[in-house]
Amino acid sequence: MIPGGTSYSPRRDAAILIVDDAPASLSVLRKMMVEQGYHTYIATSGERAVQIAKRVHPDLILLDVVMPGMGGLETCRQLKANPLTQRIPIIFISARTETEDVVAGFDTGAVDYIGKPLRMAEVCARVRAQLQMRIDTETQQEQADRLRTIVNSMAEGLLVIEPDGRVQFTNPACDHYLGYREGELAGRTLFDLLNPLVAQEYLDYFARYAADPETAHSHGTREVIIRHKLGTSVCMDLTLTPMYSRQPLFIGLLHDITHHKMSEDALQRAAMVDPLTKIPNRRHFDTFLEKEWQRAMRSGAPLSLVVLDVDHFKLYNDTLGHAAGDICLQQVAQAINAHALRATDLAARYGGEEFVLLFAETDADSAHALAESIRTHVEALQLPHPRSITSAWITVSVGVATIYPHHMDNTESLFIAADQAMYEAKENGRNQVRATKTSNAPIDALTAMASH
Ligand SMILES: Nc1nc2c(ncn2[C@@H]2O[C@H](COP(=O)(O)OP(=O)(O)OP(=O)(O)O)[C@@H](O)[C@H]2O)c(=O)[nH]1
Repeated sequence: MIPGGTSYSPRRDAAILIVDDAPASLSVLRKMMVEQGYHTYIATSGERAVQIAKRVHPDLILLDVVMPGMGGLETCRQLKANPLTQRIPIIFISARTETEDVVAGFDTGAVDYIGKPLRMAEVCARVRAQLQMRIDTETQQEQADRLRTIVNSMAEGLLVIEPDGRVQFTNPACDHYLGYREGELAGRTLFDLLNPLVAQEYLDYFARYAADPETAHSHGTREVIIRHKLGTSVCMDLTLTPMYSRQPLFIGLLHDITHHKMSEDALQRAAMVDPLTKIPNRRHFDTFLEKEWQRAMRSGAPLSLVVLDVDHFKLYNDTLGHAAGDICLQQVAQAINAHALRATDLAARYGGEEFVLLFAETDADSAHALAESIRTHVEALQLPHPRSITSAWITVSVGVATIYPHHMDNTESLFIAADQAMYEAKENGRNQVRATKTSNAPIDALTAMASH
């Protein structure tokens, strides 16, 4: 939009307002303009000229300087003072051609000054030149307006950054994303917005670009954490493109990916949870075990693994149906999960009707006690198992292994030991806890324990 709210578009049949109190010169000028294909309006006084100009917005005004009443200079002043008419180019036409007359004409805002007697070809050429200039200016203005509208209404945040990392311009979306008022970010540096290491990386890139624009090209898109004005962090994609005008500048486009990030996190969390029982899955457990194993190797603390398998679960499914089996697994899972109380404990569904628990910094005795507690908890749920030969209720067989992690060993050996103990529990009548010793355990921690 042009200031004043009026927008123009280039016109072939330009409209020209001719202002002259002398009917003879008025009619000569008019005839000439009409012959050139222009549309004409005429006014015989300054006052009338102002009225017509406000109403019809001509593309050009040919204005006589000496008129009774309001003269040409005053008419020009009034037209330039009014936002509706101030952009209309005015050419003075006058027999007064002293230097001070011409200077006064230009000083009031005229674009040209033609002396009488008129040389018609010259008048036409000057009119044509002014109309062409007006069209060029309007085209540039329209392009600038269009660009401004795009920049102001785009959803992406836009920053123009100077080679020293200073922000030169931001659009409303950028201000909004980062919590700033209009213009408030201008003058701040990348160090106000980004982690210092990341900001420095950008500055290094700017320097590389300044040294050799050919090889630096585009910096591409990267995920950045930007400091919101309130101190919180906003996760965004920042696409940086160099632009060379009078000096190198960098255009940053910010795309908000907070929501995308949140769903990515949710997906990541979902990938770690067993969908049926809502407790951690095998993948989560394996990662956790690996981490705790490394930690225990450094600290020298014992690591205990408990493996649980629901007894006669095939029979349970066959008797009560798969759906009942699912509900049963959910209840058993909750009972087991209730025993993973510390940050270094983790219960998981390892597959089918098999569950595992890791107790870090837990020796064999404590692990055994915990396993026994879980076994009684499951039995106490009193989930009827009508055809079980072990118990009237759902029960679990539990194997426990404790190890002092060592770089010669791996998590596999811990699993083998716990599984072996669990199979012993099955073979010995189910619904019981068995523990097995691992080869590298210190003597005082050897835990060949059988219970129940
Ligand atoms: N309802 C249900 N059943 C499952 C699920 N995953 C595995 N199972 C069943 O669990 C049963 C496991 O049976 P088996 O491995 O033969 O062992 P079991 O019947 O529990 O007998 P023991 O382990 O010897 O006491 C199979 O029938 C599987 O179909 C599940 O997500 N839902």
